[in-house]
Amino acid sequence: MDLIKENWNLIKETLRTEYDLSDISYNTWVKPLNFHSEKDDIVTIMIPSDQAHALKYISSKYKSYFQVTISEMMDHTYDISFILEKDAENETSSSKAVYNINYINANLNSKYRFDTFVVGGNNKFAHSASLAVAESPGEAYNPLYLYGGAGLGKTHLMHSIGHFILNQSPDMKVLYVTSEQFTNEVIESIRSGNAAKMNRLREKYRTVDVLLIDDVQFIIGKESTQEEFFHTFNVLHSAGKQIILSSDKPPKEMETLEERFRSRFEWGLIADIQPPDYETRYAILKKNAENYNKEIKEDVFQYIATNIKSNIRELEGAYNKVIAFARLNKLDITLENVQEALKDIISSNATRQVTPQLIIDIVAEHFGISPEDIISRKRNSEFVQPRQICMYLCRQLTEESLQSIGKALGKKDHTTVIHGIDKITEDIKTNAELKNRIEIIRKKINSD
Ligand SMILES: Nc1ncnc2c1ncn2[C@@H]1O[C@H](COP(=O)(O)OP(=O)(O)OP(=O)(O)O)[C@@H](O)[C@H]1O
Repeated sequence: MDLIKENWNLIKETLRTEYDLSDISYNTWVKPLNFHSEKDDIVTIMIPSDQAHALKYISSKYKSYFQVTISEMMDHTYDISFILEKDAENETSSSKAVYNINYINANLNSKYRFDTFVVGGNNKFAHSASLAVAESPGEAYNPLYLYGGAGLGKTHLMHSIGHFILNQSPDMKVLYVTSEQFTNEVIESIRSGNAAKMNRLREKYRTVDVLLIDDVQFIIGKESTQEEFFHTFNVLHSAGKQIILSSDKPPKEMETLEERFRSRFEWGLIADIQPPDYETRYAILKKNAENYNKEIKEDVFQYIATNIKSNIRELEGAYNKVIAFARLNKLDITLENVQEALKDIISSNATRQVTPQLIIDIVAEHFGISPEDIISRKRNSEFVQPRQICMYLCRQLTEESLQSIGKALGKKDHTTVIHGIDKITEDIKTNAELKNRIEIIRKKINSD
């Protein structure tokens, strides 16, 4: 431990060189981080309290960089966790600190909790099964397999389970991953040919108390990834650890699913989520509007709930569009204005065309950024690639001209669009992770 502490600045400098960080990234994110402690091969790094807002970003972006750099420099495998300076100072209340570390490592979205989930006829069973699992992990149903169409609340329920468990038992190790993350980590470990890296990956997944894997259908059929998943599943299940999976279909309808997976998925409980009925759609809109400080008339809720039927993501998208439209044009939210604001969405909803807007929304959600960031002029790397992926997918999945793709992406010139498309076309030839990511986004776009 002393060695890590003594060499802390050197570790950060080495990381900077190894990962070729720009001055701005290094000075903003990495330089202010301090060593906190090392225990049981977990190195805890302190994030200054004034960067609390960036805690999630730092821990997701830099965790693996620190893990690799420290492990290589110290010739020993370490895991990494982050803690806010102010929590570290209060460490006498150490359960809070443990909670913090476990909470950060769990990879949960704080918006998705049971108390923000509207229960209706379409999701009642899945909701109560999720709550039962959250109350008694490893005991009630194992695995819990949630399935349903796109944007119906599977991810929301999975995160809710994770929050609930951590609130009840702060020392539990919970881990939520998308199958994309899981696949990319496996690809990366195999590609590196580094046995220590593969061991770290196994340790990461096989030592948790609760593993949540979202959209498991994207793992099935990918040979090495599904093999790794199979063994992870077996190790966890036989140790009585809770596994929660989500998918777009029940196991029996997944054509390429091998019998060994099918039987395992059916060991526990399978719960479906159906498209929301009118009352649920209406209740979700009402819940969204709780934080809005102006009056929204009943006929507006009724109009949106009547016309956007299949998918809650789209329902929320429509609501957000209405709010943005009203703010931008300084208008009241009247039925007439809402009809104007939603005219593209509602007329295309009937035929469910793939539009640039749909692509932008799904890519934005996938990267955890806003559609506004995608169409903005910001050149930060976390926006540039998603923007180029949108250009690439618009070209592939729609009939739009380069000009109109540029227009949908915030009035970009057609040469910028060509550059974006070429960049992605070239990069996927050599970057297996990017290829996998685009394949998953493409399936999400076409999933209804
Ligand atoms: N019952 C609900 N109450 C409140 N919000 C909901 C509900 N169901 C879904 N949502 C919201 O709808 C959006 C889409 O839900 P979510 O991401 O969980 O869908 P999903 O089924 O995981 O979709 P996908 O398979 O495409 O990933 C989220 O913002 C979520 O909070």
